[in-house]
Amino acid sequence: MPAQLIDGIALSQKLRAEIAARAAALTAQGKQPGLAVIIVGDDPASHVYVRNKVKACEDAGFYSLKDQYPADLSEAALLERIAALNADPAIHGILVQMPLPKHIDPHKVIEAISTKKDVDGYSVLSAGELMAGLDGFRPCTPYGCMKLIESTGVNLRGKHAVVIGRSNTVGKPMALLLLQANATVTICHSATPDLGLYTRQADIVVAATGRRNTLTADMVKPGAIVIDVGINRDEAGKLCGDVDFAGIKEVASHITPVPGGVGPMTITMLLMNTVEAAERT
Ligand SMILES: Nc1nc2c(c(=O)[nH]1)N[C@@H](CN(C=O)c1ccc(C(=O)N[C@@H](CCC(=O)O)C(=O)O)cc1)CN2
Repeated sequence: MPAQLIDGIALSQKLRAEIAARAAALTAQGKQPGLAVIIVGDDPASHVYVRNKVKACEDAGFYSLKDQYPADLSEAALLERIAALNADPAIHGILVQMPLPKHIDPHKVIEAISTKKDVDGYSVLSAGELMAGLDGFRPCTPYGCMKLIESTGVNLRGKHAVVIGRSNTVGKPMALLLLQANATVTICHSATPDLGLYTRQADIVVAATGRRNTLTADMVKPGAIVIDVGINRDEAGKLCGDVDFAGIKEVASHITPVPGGVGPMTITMLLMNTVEAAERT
């Protein structure tokens, strides 16, 4: 039987309705959730993501502010703007769209954001809170992946999860979240020999490599859940993920599509973190 699709658009709609209700309750108390989105430069994909974030904020009843700067903005000017937003009581979350131009150090920028407003969950303190099992902000993409897995109804306790990719923003936090949910977790990466040896033992595979066809049907245990974080283009320019969707859907029990899987959930979890930030103030 072909795998069931895990529909990130449908799940996002459901969660965004819940978030909008929380935002309305806060607004009624004079505390409308506010998100500041900063974009530097002219990367076309980043502009699309930022537009979608601002629209999602408006739809959820948030106050949103978009700061758009040319690629030659100085690092000092960006840090100064973040300091002002840290002090602005109407802003509960601050997001700096990545990637930044090469002359700006992303670590410096992320660390300049107040931990209370770090709704991307990218700072060292937020990462430490996740590591320690404390209630900080979880990075939006892995947080969204967890919600997608949760929506299948499968209990992760005792299951073996394999994460492919070890980035600070997806692979590492993903592994920690799976661990918190009592899965047994293996992290594989570009230096892992014989990737299939690990993935064939996995009940859940999360692919976050940025490379097409990282995972093929012969590398998947029948009945596994496959979550595809990738956003790539095929030879025809069509959007595709990191896994061979057509082959794997004949083997897995559940699979996320690209587009329409993890991507929309990344924005949904940003809204979730922002409403949470407003509730905490
Ligand atoms: N500060 C941040 N920068 C970046 C993040 C992030 O979480 N915080 N993540 C990515 C980009 N990203 C959000 O910013 C993002 C990527 C993709 C999608 C999405 O909805 N994708 C759609 C397809 C869109 C398309 O047609 O191109 C999908 O998968 O269905 C949302 C957000 C890097 N930077």
